Amino acid sequence: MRVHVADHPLVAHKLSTLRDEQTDSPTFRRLVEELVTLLAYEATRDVAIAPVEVTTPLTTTTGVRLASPKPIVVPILRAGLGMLDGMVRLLPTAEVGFLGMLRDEETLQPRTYANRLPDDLSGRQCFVLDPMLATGGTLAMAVDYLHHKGARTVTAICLLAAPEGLEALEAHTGDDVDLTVVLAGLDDRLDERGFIVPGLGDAGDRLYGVV
Ligand SMILES: O=P(O)(O)OC[C@H]1O[C@H](OP(=O)(O)OP(=O)(O)O)[C@H](O)[C@@H]1O
Ligand SMILES: O=c1cc[nH]c(=O)[nH]1
Ligand SMILES: [Mg+2]
Repeated sequence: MRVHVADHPLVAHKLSTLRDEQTDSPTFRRLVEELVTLLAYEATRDVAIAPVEVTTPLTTTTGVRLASPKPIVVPILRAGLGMLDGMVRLLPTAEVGFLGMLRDEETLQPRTYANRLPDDLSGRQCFVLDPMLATGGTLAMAVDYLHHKGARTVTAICLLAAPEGLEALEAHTGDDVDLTVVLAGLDDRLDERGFIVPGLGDAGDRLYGVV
């Protein structure tokens, strides 16, 4: 598993505002979208391309286009939905699948309430979106769903992760999945409720205004 933490002043600036408890939901949603677009640039560095002939007003030249099969983007509801628009702005032709998952507040175990993925993901590059990688349980289960459908290359785009969650995810992931995690920031630890510290609180609540 590879972990890439974005090293860019704009990412750091936007992430700091996102963490601020005074940031309201509309601003929070806009910042999440902007951050995802910046992270997506890094996360798609190895996206598969194919040559294509282009006729300019002057001549014909060789360019590139996204190769087939097209990548698939999978937001993990609820909070991951706030990242979808920012991602498809960069990859407008990607297919979109959905996973709805909720972590039990007591046991910290994830439960899946929606699963809408294509049947065959072999040969597809999968981009999973979820702002928070805490214990890693949710992302590990999501990667398992993709793997069981044939995916071998998975990139997770998260805003924040805890070291404990990255460790658990790496231990869980077998060698036959090429997993990359792209982050805006790597935080210090988890607290006793499984929240990322310093973190930004409950991403789903802050995105969708449930208090
Ligand atoms: O790494 P983990 O310990 O599994 O926790 C991370 C998960 O928790 C949050 O979702 P939550 O369960 O709160 O659902 P929500 O998006 O509906 O708020 C977050 O968006 C991740 O999906
Ligand atoms: O810090 C955390 C951990 C899990 N889910 C969140 O939304 N925030
Ligand atoms: Mg939540």
